[in-house]
Amino acid sequence: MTLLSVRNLRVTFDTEAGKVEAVRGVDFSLGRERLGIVGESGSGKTMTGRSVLRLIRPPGRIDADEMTFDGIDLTRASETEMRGLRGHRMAMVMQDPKFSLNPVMRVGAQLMEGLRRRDHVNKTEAHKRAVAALEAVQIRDPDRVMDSYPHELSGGMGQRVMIAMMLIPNPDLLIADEPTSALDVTVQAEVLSILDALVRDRGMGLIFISHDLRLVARFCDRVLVMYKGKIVEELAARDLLNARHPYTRGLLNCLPRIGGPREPLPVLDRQADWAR
Ligand SMILES: Nc1ncnc2c1ncn2[C@@H]1O[C@H](COP(=O)(O)OP(=O)(O)OP(=O)(O)O)[C@@H](O)[C@H]1O
Repeated sequence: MTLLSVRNLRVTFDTEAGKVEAVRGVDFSLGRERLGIVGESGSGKTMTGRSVLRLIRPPGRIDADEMTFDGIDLTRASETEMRGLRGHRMAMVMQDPKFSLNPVMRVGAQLMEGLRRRDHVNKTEAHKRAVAALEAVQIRDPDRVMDSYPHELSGGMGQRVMIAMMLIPNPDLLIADEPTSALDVTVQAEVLSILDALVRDRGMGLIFISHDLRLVARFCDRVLVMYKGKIVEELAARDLLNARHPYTRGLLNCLPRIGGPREPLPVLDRQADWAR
């Protein structure tokens, strides 16, 4: 079943230096699956993800021939309707918990605030559900975490708290933007297995934005490869490491090889590229 359908999505920034086309006509659809978006820095991955939630601030502008989420026309939805969807039926997890958690509020209070506001439950019930959400992301000492401020948590813990917060409303669609890139490998694997279980058990659709082709090849079902604001290739994740498209091959050739020399990822020369 198609959960999200996007046709000819464009994101444009009117800057003093002229028009920057960050996303230039992107088409994709998503079911209850794990869709990876890969591509070098600046290729438009984040802007594509944020567009779905209509989270692009002026001077950025979103245009699309179609952007439908579960039958709802996102291009025509009012801001009030969008607020009703965001953080409820569609949610986004960002790379750094620092930007999503309130630094001066204890974790428990943040989790409970959303629950009480949205679901109008009493304090005891909100507390119970917040603890259950932390347990669902495999936090073993939820009471300590509830009492902590965000800065008192490790990166991995902060990431789990953020995922727990996004998952309390049981969204149908989760957009995860580099959700594990700040984490060490063990914690990364744990966070991925939590996301994986959510797609499997709750039938959620997941858009997983990442630089890490190996990770996406292992973790996702399908992958979009973006370059300069366009999708240059769409393929099954298991075929990613054997992709034939020259750009995708280029990205793959930049993967560090064990024992081999490390080559830097090529980065677009934005001035030159956008002027073209
Ligand atoms: N406020 C802005 N004004 C002008 N251009 C912008 C603005 N915000 C983003 N862009 C441009 O949009 C393009 C796409 O950015 P985006 O963040 O989607 O890339 P990305 O693929 O997610 O990169 P990264 O992996 O580094 O996060 C970039 O070239 C960027 O310069």
